[in-house]
Amino acid sequence: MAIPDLVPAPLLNTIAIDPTSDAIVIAGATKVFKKSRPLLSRLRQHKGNVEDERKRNVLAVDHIDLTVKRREIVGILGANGSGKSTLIRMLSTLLIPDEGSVSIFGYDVVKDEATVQRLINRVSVEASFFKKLSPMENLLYAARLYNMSGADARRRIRAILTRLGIKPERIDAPLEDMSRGMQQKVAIARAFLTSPIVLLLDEPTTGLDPRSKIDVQHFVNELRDVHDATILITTHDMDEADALCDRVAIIDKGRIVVSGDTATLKRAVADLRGLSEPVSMNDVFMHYTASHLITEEDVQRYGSWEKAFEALEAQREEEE
Ligand SMILES: Nc1ncnc2c1ncn2[C@@H]1O[C@H](COP(=O)(O)OP(=O)(O)OP(=O)(O)O)[C@@H](O)[C@H]1O
Repeated sequence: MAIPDLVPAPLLNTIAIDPTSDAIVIAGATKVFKKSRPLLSRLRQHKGNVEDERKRNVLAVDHIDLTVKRREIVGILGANGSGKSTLIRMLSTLLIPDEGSVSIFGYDVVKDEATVQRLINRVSVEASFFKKLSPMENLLYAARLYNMSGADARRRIRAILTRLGIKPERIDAPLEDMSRGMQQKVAIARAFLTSPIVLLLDEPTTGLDPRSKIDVQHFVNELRDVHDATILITTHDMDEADALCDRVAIIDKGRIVVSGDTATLKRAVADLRGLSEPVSMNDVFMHYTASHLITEEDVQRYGSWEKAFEALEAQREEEE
């Protein structure tokens, strides 16, 4: 079921958009964080130790270049801590790049921050709500912030929530009584309320059951097909990336290690391994994020390549 009456709010009317220009252009974007120091080491602070300072720097996003065309659905894939959320937060004006530039339909996220904020919306796993209020009340509150008229907003909110598989009786019940997955759907509905031309989805289906995942995936497809949205999505679910994305970029330690459409990547890794059938997206992911680090010895030691990969990931997390 399409949502014809959701064709957008007047928010965008005043912003000049060249429909032929690229939706997202990331050029050499870099973000460095400083690790906070444990209290004891702060007390023992000794001045001027450059090596210590260098070690405290985390290169979360390292000179990333990526262009997303209008109406594309692009997936950003990477292990925990690889820099996906940092990249999304730079796109959504929440973080300023230390180097390079990021623009949305030609508007720079730093210089044209307010315009970019009207063009995009972001959904993340830590969406905040008034938990005692219902999904309808939470979304009406958001609609008011966006200057939407009450009756119109009500109609649109009900249509979006229903489209995402939220039962009518749930729409007016307190949000705190809903599962985390359902709350995630409400967060997606809220992000679409402004009819953003670019939607940034940071792990939108993490923790959702398979049916809810499919609801969200169908909705994302519809946003592109019916509403011309451009979508950048991060996910740990390789099947989802395969099913949903026109193109993926795999990042490792803040750098894009490979990008392309999933069919080409699956074929390329199969060729590299001398296999006649394409491999899975999981294999592609593991190949580009860890294959160079896993030796024959590791495979022997852990019993399989996948187990060796899991051990490596655990070790990486511990080091962080
Ligand atoms: N505010 C911050 N201060 C210091 N370091 C940070 C901050 N935010 C992120 N980092 C570090 O930057 C790196 C990239 O983090 P980021 O959250 O972007 O990764 P991610 O790929 O989104 O991970 P996940 O899949 O776990 O969400 C990590 O090493 C993380 O610890």
